[in-house]
Amino acid sequence: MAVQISPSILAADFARLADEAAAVPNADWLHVDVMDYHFVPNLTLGLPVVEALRKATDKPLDCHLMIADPDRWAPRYAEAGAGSVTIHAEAAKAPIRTLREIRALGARAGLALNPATPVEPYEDLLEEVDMLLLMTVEPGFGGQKFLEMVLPKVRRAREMVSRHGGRVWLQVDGGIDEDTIGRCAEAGADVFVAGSAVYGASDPVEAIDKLRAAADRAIS
Ligand SMILES: O=C(CO)[C@H](O)[C@H](O)COP(=O)(O)O
Ligand SMILES: [Co+2]
Repeated sequence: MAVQISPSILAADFARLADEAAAVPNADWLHVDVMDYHFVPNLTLGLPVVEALRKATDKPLDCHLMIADPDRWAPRYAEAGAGSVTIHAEAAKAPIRTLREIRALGARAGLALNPATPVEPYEDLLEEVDMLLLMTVEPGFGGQKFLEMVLPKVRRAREMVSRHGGRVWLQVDGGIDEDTIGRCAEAGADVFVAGSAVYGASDPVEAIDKLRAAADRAIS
């Protein structure tokens, strides 16, 4: 599958979200980090902001829910118009039901794993998901250093996904820049979240082009 770039608005100016969404016309998605002070020690934004963003941009929203009760809230993000809703395996108590509800509401269903969570126990869930998100930092904050230790897991996840027909997208999130993106692409990731590397750059459009080119180079 072609490389996809999903800039994280966590690194954008929250007072100018509509402008910040418009600043990345060459992005495939807009990554929206929802944090609730419980699953992670940080608070960002929730449903009202996603609803407002939905009206402010045509870019599909890739909602990453770092919240304690995704079973309750994930379907609401799909109803709010998110194109993709990702729940954390560590937080979901009924992941199969929740993933099915997300899909039934017309969104892509994602399952996220923290860096220390092994991927193998989730092989049986692959039928229920459209995207696996492997965190390459501990969730909660932007601007952290990429965790190299996750790369072997990305490789194992790619093998797992391939065994199941290769339909499931493999996303990495955290510390993705022009250097780390190539290693992740080579290991098998195909959807790349980048916050600081895009919104911290003086030219976000150029930053996305460079990230995409670096990923393409790694797999060509
Ligand atoms: O989910 C996240 C943090 O929990 C963010 O999406 C991620 O950290 C992106 O920011 P950066 O590219 O600056 O690391
Ligand atoms: Co994220």
